[in-house]
Amino acid sequence: MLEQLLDLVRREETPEIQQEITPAGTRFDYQEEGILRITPAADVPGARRLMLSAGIHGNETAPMELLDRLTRAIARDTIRPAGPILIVYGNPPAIRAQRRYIIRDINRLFNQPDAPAGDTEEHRRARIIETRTAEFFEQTPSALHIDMHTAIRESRIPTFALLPGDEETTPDPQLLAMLSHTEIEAVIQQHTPGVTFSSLSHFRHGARAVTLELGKARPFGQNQGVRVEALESLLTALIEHRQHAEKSPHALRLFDVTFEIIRTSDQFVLHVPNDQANFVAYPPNSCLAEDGAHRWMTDEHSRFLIFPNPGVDIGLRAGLVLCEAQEYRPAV
Ligand SMILES: O=C(O)CCC(=O)N[C@@H](CCC(=O)O)C(=O)O
Ligand SMILES: [Zn+2]
Repeated sequence: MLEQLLDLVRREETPEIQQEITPAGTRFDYQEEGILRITPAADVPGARRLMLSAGIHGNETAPMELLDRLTRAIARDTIRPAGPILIVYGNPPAIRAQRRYIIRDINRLFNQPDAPAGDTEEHRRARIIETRTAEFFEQTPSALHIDMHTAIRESRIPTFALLPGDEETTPDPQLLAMLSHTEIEAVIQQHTPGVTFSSLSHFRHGARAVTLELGKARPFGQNQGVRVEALESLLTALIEHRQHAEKSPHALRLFDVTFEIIRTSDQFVLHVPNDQANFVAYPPNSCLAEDGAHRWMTDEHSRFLIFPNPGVDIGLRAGLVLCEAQEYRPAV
C-alpha cells in the first residue's frame, strides 16, 4: 500500500498501516503526506543516503511518474536499496490541483532561517519538509539530493541540471560524471545561495544536491515525450549502490549563472515573448528587463536566458542569465 504514495497524495488519503516490510526486508515508513522513508534490509557500507523529490511544483508530472515507478519497484523487491532513501512529493495540494503552486511557490521558501514564518499552506509544507530533511540527512557527507522538475516553457536545451552554490563553487565532478550518463545535456552552476529545495540540502545539510529539468511540464499520463530512461537507470543503480554502465557518458555543456533578474516592483517589465524558449542567446547590450531606473542588460558573456517569468511575486527571480563555460568531457 505505501508504495502507492503518489496515489495517496492525489486521493488525499492517509494510509491506516504506516509501516510495511517487503519480503526481502526493505522497510517503508510513512512519515507525512507525500513523504516516505525507505530503509534497506541491510545497510551496504559506503551506500549513499538518497533523497529523491518531485512534485515541488504540482503540475510537473513526469518526475512524479518516474518516482512512483521507482517506489513501486522497490516495494516489489525488483530494486533492492543499499542505503536509506527519503521519497518526497513536495506540494500535495498543488499536485491535486495540477498547478505549479496554490498561493506561494514553495521552491522559494527554503533555506531562509530568518524569514517570517508565513501563513500559507506552502509555508507550512516547507517547514515540514525542512524538518524531515534535517532528520534524514543529519549532516551525512555522502548524502545526495536529486530534485526533479519539468519546465514551464520549451527549451533549446530540453534537459538540464542546476547546481546550488556560492561564489566559490565549481561543478561537482562526481555529479557531472553521473549526469553525463543520463539524458541531461547541460549543467548550470549557481553562485548565490538560493531558496530552493536543492539549496536547502546543499547549504543547510552539506549534501550533494541537484535540480533536474527533464523537459516541458505536462499533465499526468501525457509525458510520452519526456525521455527519462537513462536517468531512471542511473537512479536505480544509485539506489542499489552498483556501477552504472547502461548509457555511455556524453559531454555536457556547462553554464554559470552570472545574474538573476528580480521583479522588484509593479513597474517591472520583462522584454521577453511569453512563448520564448529557455536558452535563447542574446547579442551584447540587449535589455532583457527593466524596473524603474534599473535595467538588466546582456554583455558578450552573460547572454543566455532561462526561466523568464514576469508573473513571479515581487522580490522573486524573473529569469536567470547565464554565460557558457568550457564543456565537460567524460574521462575516456
Ligand atoms: O520553467 C520555469 O520557469 C521554472 C522551472 C522550475 O520549476 N525550475 C526550478 C529550478 C529550481 C532551481 O533553481 O534549482 C524553480 O524555478 O523552482
Ligand atoms: Zn519546478
